[in-house]
Amino acid sequence: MQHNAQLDTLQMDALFSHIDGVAEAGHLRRLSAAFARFIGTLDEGAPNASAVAVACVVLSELEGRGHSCLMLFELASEPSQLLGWSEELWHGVLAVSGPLPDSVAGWRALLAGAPQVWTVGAADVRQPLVLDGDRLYLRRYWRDESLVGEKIAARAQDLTNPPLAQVRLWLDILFDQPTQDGGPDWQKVACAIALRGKVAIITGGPGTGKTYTVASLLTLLFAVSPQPEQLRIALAAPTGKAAARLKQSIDKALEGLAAKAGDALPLLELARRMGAARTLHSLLGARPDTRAFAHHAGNPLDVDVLIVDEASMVHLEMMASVLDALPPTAILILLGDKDQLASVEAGAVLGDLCHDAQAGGYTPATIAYAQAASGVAIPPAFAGAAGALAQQTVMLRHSHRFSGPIGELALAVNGGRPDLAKACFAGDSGGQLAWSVSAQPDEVLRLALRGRADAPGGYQPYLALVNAGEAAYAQHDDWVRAVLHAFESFRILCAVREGEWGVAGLNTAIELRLEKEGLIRRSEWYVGRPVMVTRNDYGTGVFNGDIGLTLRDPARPGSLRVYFLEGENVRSVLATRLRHVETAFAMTVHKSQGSEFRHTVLVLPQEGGAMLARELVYTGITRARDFFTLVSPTQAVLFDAILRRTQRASGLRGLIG
Ligand SMILES: Nc1ncnc2c1ncn2[C@@H]1O[C@H](COP(=O)(O)OP(=O)(O)OP(=O)(O)O)[C@@H](O)[C@H]1O
Repeated sequence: MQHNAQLDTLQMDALFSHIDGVAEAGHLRRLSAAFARFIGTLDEGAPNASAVAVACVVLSELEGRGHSCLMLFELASEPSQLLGWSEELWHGVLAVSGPLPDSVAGWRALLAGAPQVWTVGAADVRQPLVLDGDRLYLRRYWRDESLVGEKIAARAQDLTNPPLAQVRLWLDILFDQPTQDGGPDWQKVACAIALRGKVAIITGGPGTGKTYTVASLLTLLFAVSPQPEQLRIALAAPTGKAAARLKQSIDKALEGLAAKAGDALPLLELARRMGAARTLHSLLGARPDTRAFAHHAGNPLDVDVLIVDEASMVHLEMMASVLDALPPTAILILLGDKDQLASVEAGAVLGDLCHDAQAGGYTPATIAYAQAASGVAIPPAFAGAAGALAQQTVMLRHSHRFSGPIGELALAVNGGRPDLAKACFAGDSGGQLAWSVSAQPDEVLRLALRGRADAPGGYQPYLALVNAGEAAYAQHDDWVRAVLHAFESFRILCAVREGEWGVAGLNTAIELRLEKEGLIRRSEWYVGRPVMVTRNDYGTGVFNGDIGLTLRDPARPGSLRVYFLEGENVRSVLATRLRHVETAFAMTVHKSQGSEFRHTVLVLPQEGGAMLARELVYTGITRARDFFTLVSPTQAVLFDAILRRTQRASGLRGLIG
């Protein structure tokens, strides 16, 4: 026994050193290697310790890439592709770990016997790993996923009986025009469906009217509520920028709807009580130095209706926190584009919740309710027997903003059709689309300066405004607003961070080119420097993803301030107080979510890799309002990306049925 234990210890030491080496070579996060070592220390010398260590490495690595769990079949079928590893690299680990189970049943039996693993249903002694069916989790993610699944499922089943005649009357007033595409008015259906439950999901591509629908829903809620002035409505989004956009679009839509509602409803007065849209962090009461929020099940939010926009960006942990803090009586409305990139952090919550949205799958009861409440006949093609949440989910299918070439390109990419995408570029004669197929990085620099001949853009226009100064403007803030708007009309988006085609390389190259043109004078902080905040900072009130511009401080000659636009309000912070920022001429597609630019340039890198997938290209394209330019070193990199889908492992679909 003694001898065996020593041998085991030697083998584990060799395995952990090998794993450290893999991490040092950049194939693994150091955190994953350290995590496996930590789990190993919890039960040194146990049989199968090396297999548990390998499972931990893979699990931690996948969670770092957005998966909420590890499917055992992936482990059984060699996860080198999933990890983006070569087979040699994986076999190198196997050579030190010794043989691993080659079946799901084998892995399940092995993990169920490991002291660090709690098998759901067995006695729980707070082990750090959880085995739920054929999925292995870190306990935190399992807890979050279970909470989201259970709470959403319970909400989806909690239906009420709204006053049908009144609802129908109001919906006919609010939606008094036939749909532009002649199809069913899904916006009207969405309002009716949302009114009957404690959760509703309204998904759809850009400009399909998600915000307009929710403004109509609010009007309907005020109209049918016995005490509309007492309704507590909260608007929220994952980022400050998305929150500001939500409030702006809702206010704009409500103005139009107020005319329709007429004197029967003091809509604008009621809507004024809603207050500003907030970030989810601020709504939940984030506090510095702790992950815990002020609001939770024990201290729930004081709301009757919570509207969350850009829900595709909400990660699992945040969704769990929102659901935990939301009283069961409140209505939750999630708005978002299910086809967009999921959050950087673990989970693809909206995508999981919306998995039936395209097909509909509406039961006879839902179809009958929609007909009675909204007068809309849901076509038989959308009938089915999907689960309770699908009955509370509506996909908007007609874009009010994107009917031209950009919309067609987005559809082609979303549909996984490289041939159609190519044809979109070739067929657009109006200059809305352009594709520099075999580009050199210099092409990006030309675009960064002045856009293209047939599409305005580039950073020259805003820098010209900066350099001309504020003399032509009545107020300093008017000038700042004009500069910020000019900057916000153009952006370069990258798929990757590193390398010549990535954010870091391009930001430096663009700065050098702008300096050569005499538009900026580089130093750490310089006039005209655009920055993106990379960490929430409660002290200065700036949040991860906020974008600002550096300008002279009118009150203190010689010092610089960074100006941020919040709706139409300008806010500024002394540049030297901002610690976590990076230059933002080029930014990642991930960070651009929730924003739109008149002209968007998407730069694809030489090497695609697993993360360069359809969702990323789709998200990049749909950030463009009027002009979209694609820059890629080869044609193949776009085609490969369109054909690759991001699949994130999770058990959420199983929980919501
Ligand atoms: N039923 C409608 N009647 C009139 N205008 C509409 C209707 N639906 C949408 N619109 C208009 O179409 C435009 C896009 O709508 P909206 O902003 O609500 O879309 P969205 O899906 O929220 O877009 P985003 O992807 O930017 O969040 C807006 O100008 C809105 O006023």
